[in-house]
Amino acid sequence: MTPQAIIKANGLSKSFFGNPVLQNVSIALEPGRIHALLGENGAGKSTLINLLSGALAPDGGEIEIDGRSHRRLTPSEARRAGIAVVQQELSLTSDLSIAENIGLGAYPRRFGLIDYKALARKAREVCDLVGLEENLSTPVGDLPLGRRQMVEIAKALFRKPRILVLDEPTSSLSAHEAQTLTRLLQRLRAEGTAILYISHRLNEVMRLCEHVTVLKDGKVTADRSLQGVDAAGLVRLMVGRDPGDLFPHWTPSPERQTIVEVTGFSSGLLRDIDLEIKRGEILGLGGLVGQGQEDLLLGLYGALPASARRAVFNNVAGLPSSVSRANALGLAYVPADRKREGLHLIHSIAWNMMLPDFGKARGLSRRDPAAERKLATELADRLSIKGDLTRQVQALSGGNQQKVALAKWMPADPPILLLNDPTRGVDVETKREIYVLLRRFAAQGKAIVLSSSDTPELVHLCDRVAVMREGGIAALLEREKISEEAIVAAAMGAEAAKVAA
Ligand SMILES: Nc1ncnc2c1ncn2[C@@H]1O[C@H](COP(=O)(O)OP(=O)(O)OP(=O)(O)O)[C@@H](O)[C@H]1O
Repeated sequence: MTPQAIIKANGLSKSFFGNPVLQNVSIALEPGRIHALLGENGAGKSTLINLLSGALAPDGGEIEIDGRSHRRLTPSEARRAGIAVVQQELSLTSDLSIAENIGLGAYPRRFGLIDYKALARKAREVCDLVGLEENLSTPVGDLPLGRRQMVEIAKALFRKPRILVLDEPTSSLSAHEAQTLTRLLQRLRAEGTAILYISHRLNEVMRLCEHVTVLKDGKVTADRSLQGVDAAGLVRLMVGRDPGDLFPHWTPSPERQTIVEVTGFSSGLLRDIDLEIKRGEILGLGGLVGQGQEDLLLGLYGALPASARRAVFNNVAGLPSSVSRANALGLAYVPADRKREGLHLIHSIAWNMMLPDFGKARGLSRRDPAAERKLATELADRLSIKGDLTRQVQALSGGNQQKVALAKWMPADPPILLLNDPTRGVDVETKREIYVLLRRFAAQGKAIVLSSSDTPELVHLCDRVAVMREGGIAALLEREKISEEAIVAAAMGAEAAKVAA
């Protein structure tokens, strides 16, 4: 055993329905070290942390904590040992308040009753650490995804963990929130916490982590210090070959006719904005999380009440009054929160992929199962979704679920794609494939609106970027003006934006 390790997994294995997902996996976490766990979608990362947190029992191997060996950990043993996990898919209860969620399972008590005063005080402490300024009695269901993610992190910190496991913690955070998290993790490291960090954002891993374990198809293919390894080296460790450029070469699309135009558009947080979306462009939406990006997408999609002084969609005047009307006008929407909105988890991968097609006029009775199977197989190939397409979507890894949410719109071939963080949780190789697809769509004359929490994605992929702030467009950056600095500056304030522009 590594002398300093707090926790060590030894030769863990796990199968689902006879399919080996982890084979002979070992990993050792040391205090005061940020340890990256990398691997492509479906490599087994979440399964491994489910074994470490006691959520799943291994089929073989053992877990050693402070030198004591366990065949399996129960969740309460894991908690007592000081393990806290920030899950990729949030585990919060929508109807409970921020404070209640943070304390859930560990409420401070007085005379046997929950001590709400102590709960509020302690919850405030951890919320301050993660920069959550919201009223602690706000129901978590009312918060946007990024803020819910911060509540999830605060919940883990509430337990004062010795071992903190974070499964893609920044995937729904804005650049600013991600910076807050970076500072927090550096502080926890200095205080001696052992941190296991899963991310598909390799720049982040390079910046934060000192050690890496790489999983490929459920086996450890590298376990080493990150000293002297660059981002390309990391990709090589993950995929076993030299990486190409992550972003496709940008060339302007020839077609630039306006396909959507709204004037005085208001919806949700949005107040009176003017926007034009052109065929052949990828229009990025950036800014801090929750500044109206999602409301803009949902308002355009007819999923949120909206008004406008003037609106034209695909040569038709007026706003789409419903989602089905928006679909008929050629709009498609890929949501960020795939579990709640994008997918039917208990249905098969193939069924989900065909879903937008079912609604078409030809009707259910005229479905052609053989043609659907063929199409689903083609889509799965294009997005590297491996394995049996009759499996339920809920059995897929998070990143693969995201790919299904994107793939399902491809057969419908809509001219206007509204994408809400489409590469969240997607591995680097698939990101590359999605970027190529999106640029290809633009070259074919489609209009794409891409809201993204991944600033490099906005910089390298978009023709224009609208930076949102407080329900308005703080800056509309043309291609030559798009940079990380300009986006962050516009997100933070108008004066700063002027300087950057
Ligand atoms: N409950 C389950 N039932 C069946 N198969 C499962 C289950 N949970 C996970 N799997 C399978 O195990 C494999 C590993 O999944 P896991 O979620 O651990 O991957 P991951 O490395 O975390 O991927 P991602 O980067 O996409 O989150 C996948 O093929 C997945 O389909």
